[in-house]
Amino acid sequence: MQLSLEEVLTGIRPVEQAWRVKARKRLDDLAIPRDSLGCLLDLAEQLAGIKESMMPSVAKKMVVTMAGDHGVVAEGVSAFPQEVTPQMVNNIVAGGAAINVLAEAAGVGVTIVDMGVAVDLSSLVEQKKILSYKVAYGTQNIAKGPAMTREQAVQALEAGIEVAGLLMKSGIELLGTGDMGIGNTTPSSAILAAFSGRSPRQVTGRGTGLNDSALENKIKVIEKAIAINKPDGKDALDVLAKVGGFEIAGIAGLILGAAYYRVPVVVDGLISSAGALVAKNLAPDTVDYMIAAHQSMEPGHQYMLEVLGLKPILNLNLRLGEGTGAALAMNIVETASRVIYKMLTFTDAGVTGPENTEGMVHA
Ligand SMILES: Cc1cc2ncn([C@H]3O[C@H](COP(=O)(O)O)[C@@H](O)[C@H]3O)c2cc1C
Ligand SMILES: O=C(O)c1cccnc1
Repeated sequence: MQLSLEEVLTGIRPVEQAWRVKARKRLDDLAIPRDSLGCLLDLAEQLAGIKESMMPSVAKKMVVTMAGDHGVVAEGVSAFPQEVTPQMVNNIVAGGAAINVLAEAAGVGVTIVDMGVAVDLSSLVEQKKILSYKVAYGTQNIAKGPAMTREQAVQALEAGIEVAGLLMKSGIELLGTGDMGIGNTTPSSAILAAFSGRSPRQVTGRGTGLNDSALENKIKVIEKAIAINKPDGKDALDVLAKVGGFEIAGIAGLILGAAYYRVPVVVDGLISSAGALVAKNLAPDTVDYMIAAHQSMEPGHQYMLEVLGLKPILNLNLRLGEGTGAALAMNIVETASRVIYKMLTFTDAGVTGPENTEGMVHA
């Protein structure tokens, strides 16, 4: 039975502070100088809080790569043509894309979802190579009007929620987000501009590698999209429907589902973080369940992480998407879970505790 968006939004709870405190107490007792495992300890505390367990296993890991097309590519906002979206879906199905290679090395599965690719992918669905929640054959051109209807936005969010539910029921303990959709850095920057009030110029980057004049055009297109559609930054569904994308909505839904089912979710780069912004604006407590994989090279991404209040795990000059950053960061997240349930405390290990630390202020 499919959950409605409303049910999920009312069902999302913040992570219990009491569990965080309990976890931190154990982490502070580990046989290491206080805080010397840095951010791994913060991650371990977050995982224990989310799972309400001192043994928060995240060994079963899955990146979900959501695919969709964008009417706005007609405005020349990408360095690549729209046909690359289905070509790359096929490449991921064949195992030859960056996400396949990075995920395999990290012991992470890859699930591909057609949220709105502009061509028929039913043969891949029949072969069970991808899931399909296709809302339409690409969004409308946001430089001319809304990307989708409000109903389509809800449909795409509920699809993402359903994917999270399916994976949770199949035993997945850690979710990662990913995207494939030529032109999708444009709606991602537009979403950030709509929520943050920052100008399109501040939050727009070169995506797949635009030159200076094409970047200038992309900024103008986003300015036009905002001026024509007037997305209301206080109404997340309005922003998503007017300047969003189907795969971005799917990612937002996946994050809502992760929070609802209490599964931690590793958020990839610019496009995934646009989905995360939508999720946060629909249900602020979702941020408790998010882990930022990395700092993307796209200039808007740092503002997104600021708005989300998240600190990226990695900074590897990535600007690809697909879920590549999420796959890379998942090993570190899994390592953090092992720190809390496998390491011994001073007492358990028979190691003498600290001296000369009284009054020391820990981070
Ligand atoms: C071959 C290829 C593989 C990709 N894998 C991810 N992206 C990334 O680039 C696209 C967004 O950039 P823009 O907005 O400039 O089009 C998305 O498909 C994103 O997933 C790719 C792009 C290309 C060309
Ligand atoms: O940060 C990302 O996810 C990104 C940046 C550029 C192009 N595609 C994806």
